[in-house]
Formats: sequence, structure tokens, C-alpha cells
Amino acid sequence: MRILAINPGSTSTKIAVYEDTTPLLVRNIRHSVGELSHFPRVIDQFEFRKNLVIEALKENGIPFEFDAIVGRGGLLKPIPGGVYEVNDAMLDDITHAMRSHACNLGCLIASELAALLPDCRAFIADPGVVDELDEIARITGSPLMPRITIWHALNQRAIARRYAAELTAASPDHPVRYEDLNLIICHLGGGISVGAHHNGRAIDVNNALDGEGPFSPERAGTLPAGQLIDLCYSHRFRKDELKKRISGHAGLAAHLGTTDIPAIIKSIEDGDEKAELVLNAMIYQVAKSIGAAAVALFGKIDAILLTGGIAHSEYVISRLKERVSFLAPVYVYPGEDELEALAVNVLGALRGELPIQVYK
Ligand SMILES: Nc1ncnc2c1ncn2[C@@H]1O[C@H](COP(=O)(O)OP(=O)(O)O)[C@@H](O)[C@H]1O
Ligand SMILES: CCCC(=O)OP(=O)(O)O
Repeated sequence: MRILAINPGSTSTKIAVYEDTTPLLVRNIRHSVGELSHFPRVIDQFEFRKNLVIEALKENGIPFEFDAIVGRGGLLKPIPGGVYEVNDAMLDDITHAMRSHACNLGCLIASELAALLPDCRAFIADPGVVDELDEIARITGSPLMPRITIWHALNQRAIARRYAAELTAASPDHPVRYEDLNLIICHLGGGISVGAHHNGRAIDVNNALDGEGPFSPERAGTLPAGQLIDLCYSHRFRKDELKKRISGHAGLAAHLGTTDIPAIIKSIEDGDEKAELVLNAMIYQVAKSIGAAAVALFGKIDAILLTGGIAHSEYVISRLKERVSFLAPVYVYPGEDELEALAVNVLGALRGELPIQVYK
């Protein structure tokens, strides 16, 4: 089976081609804040990102022949995890999605490219709206505003399974499954999500997109609600501009004008005190979220797993470990397994080993 996996993130477009479980191509195309600022809305990046995928295939001599195309995404209604075939209801909900994020493009690009080929099917797997919250975690102080989650479901699960597989490989007589573990998993990407996983379910995890949790390279995280309301009525910003102050032009992008962590660390080394304070504040907020997840798990934690692009950074990881290592052993999985997870999920579905769910 030949599978094309497409993962549009807030700061990158990642693609991979798999022949069954063998990767034939893996590409990570990074996008600067300036490059994406030309597009008023994320949905306007559709042609740009689709063409990047087609060009990457051409440049690497990969023929446009696939059994399935799978995209990460999108921000649908809350649904159980798993593999879903793209259908009209999904495309309609994505096209009219209330929330904007690059992962919405994954579903749209997969669908459009699959339609160019006879017998090629389009899928998504474990989108960011996978919802397994404990009921107690949904309640906020306002009945008007129950909590929802938007998070790196695909990668957090993939990393959890990888950790369990590593434990099993180390002690084959004592096989361990993700479903046996209590884990805190922190994805450090353009957005940052911190999940409390209890026996294979993310019972609590922040909404990494819409103003909840730690701030991140391009998200505001939790904001002071009163000040936000005052800003809404200040006539200083239009609604779409204010939304960008929560997701897009927020976090490190708003404070420092870049989401590029290596560049920020370089300027800290060159003596930029503002950059140092802001990056350290982001690390501090992530550590506090990990502490909150520890409480959700009653302090019974097998491991803390740190993943995402920023987990490549020794600067960030060493400072995070300093604050959270007292809770549980910390393991680092730099980058993500999202492309492989997309391909493996779809392969399982095409082989009849995993159910293909229908989005309604
Ligand atoms: N080698 C690296 N060292 C430190 N930070 C990195 C490295 N590579 C990527 N990053 C940072 O990781 C973030 C993007 O993470 P990623 O998981 O790719 O996110 P997304 O899917 O949101 O685009 C960016 O802020 C980027 O600067
Ligand atoms: C879909 C929400 C998860 C998220 O924030 O993803 P990115 O880090 O890729 O922006």
C-alpha cells in the first residue's frame, strides 16, 4: 500500500510517503511568521500548502500514485479517536469551521488530491478534537463556557505507545500497554498541549488553540479574562485581529516577533534579556501545567514525556526538567511521530485491522 501523509502545522507543513510501513520520503517545510502573514485567514493557505506538497513529491521523484492520502485534521465536532474517511459532512464542517488552524487544511488537501486519482481514498486520524475528558474536567466557573479540548491527540498517543513499546522491549516478560500507564505528555510545538493520560485516555488536557494553558510560540494561552473583555470593547481591534492575539500573533510571536526557538536562544546568548525573560516565562508556564496534570492523576505518574519540535532544545528541556523532575521520571522524544502515526493508522484501516469510522 502506498500512502501519502500530510501534516499542516502552525509553523510547518510536513509530508511523508510510505510503502506500507517503510518511509520513502519525509519532508518538513518550515514557514516563517512573515511568509504566513500574507494570508488573511488560514484557509487562504490552501493552494500554497497544497502546491508545496505537489512540488515536494516532484522534487523527490515520487510518482503521484497512492492508495490513500491521509491528512492531520481538522477542527471538527468533538469525536472519539481513530481513523475517519473524509466525507461530505466532514468537508462541510471544515469549510465552515468556527476555529481556524492549519490542520483544517490537512483534511481538505487530502480530499482534493485523492480525487485526482482513481481508487484513492482520503482519511484523517486522531484529529485535534478527540475528546476523552473526565466530566469533572469540563466544568468551569461559568455554565456558559464549559471546557473543550483541542490538542496534539495524534502525536501524544503515538509517543505514549512508543514509550510503552520501549518498556516492553526492555522487559519482554512484562509487556506494558499505553492502557496500563499514567502519563503526563507535553507536546511543545507551535501550540503547546499538556495531557494527563490515565489508562489510555486523556482525562484532562488544555485547549492549546483557544486561550487555555501555557503560552506557546504562537498562542496566548490562558489570559486575564477581565482585561480581555476590556480589550474587546476598547475599539482598538476588530474581532478577527483580536482572535489573532489569541492564536497566530500571540505568545513568542507577539513578544519577540518570531516563533523560531533556535533563533531566540541565539539572541539570548548574544545578551537579549527580554528574549530570555519571555522564553523562561513560557517554560515556567509549561512546568505549572505539568504540575496541574500531576494533580489530575492524584500524583500517581509513571512518566512525564516531552515531545514536539521544541523538545530538540537543550535550553528548554533542561529548564523544564529542573522544575518538574521531582514529580516523575522525564523522557524526551524530540519532534513528533505524527506522519508515521497517520500512515500506520491508515494502513491498519485499509488492511481491516482498525475500524474506519464515519463522521456525522
Ligand atoms: N532543532 C530545534 N531546536 C529547538 N527548537 C526547534 C527545533 N526545531 C524546531 N523547533 C521549534 O519547534 C517549534 C515547532 O514545533 P513543531 O512540533 O514542528 O510544531 P508545529 O507542528 O506546530 O509546526 C517551533 O517553535 C520551532 O522553532
Ligand atoms: C490542533 C491543535 C494542536 C496544535 O496546537 O497544533 P500545532 O502545534 O501544530 O499548531
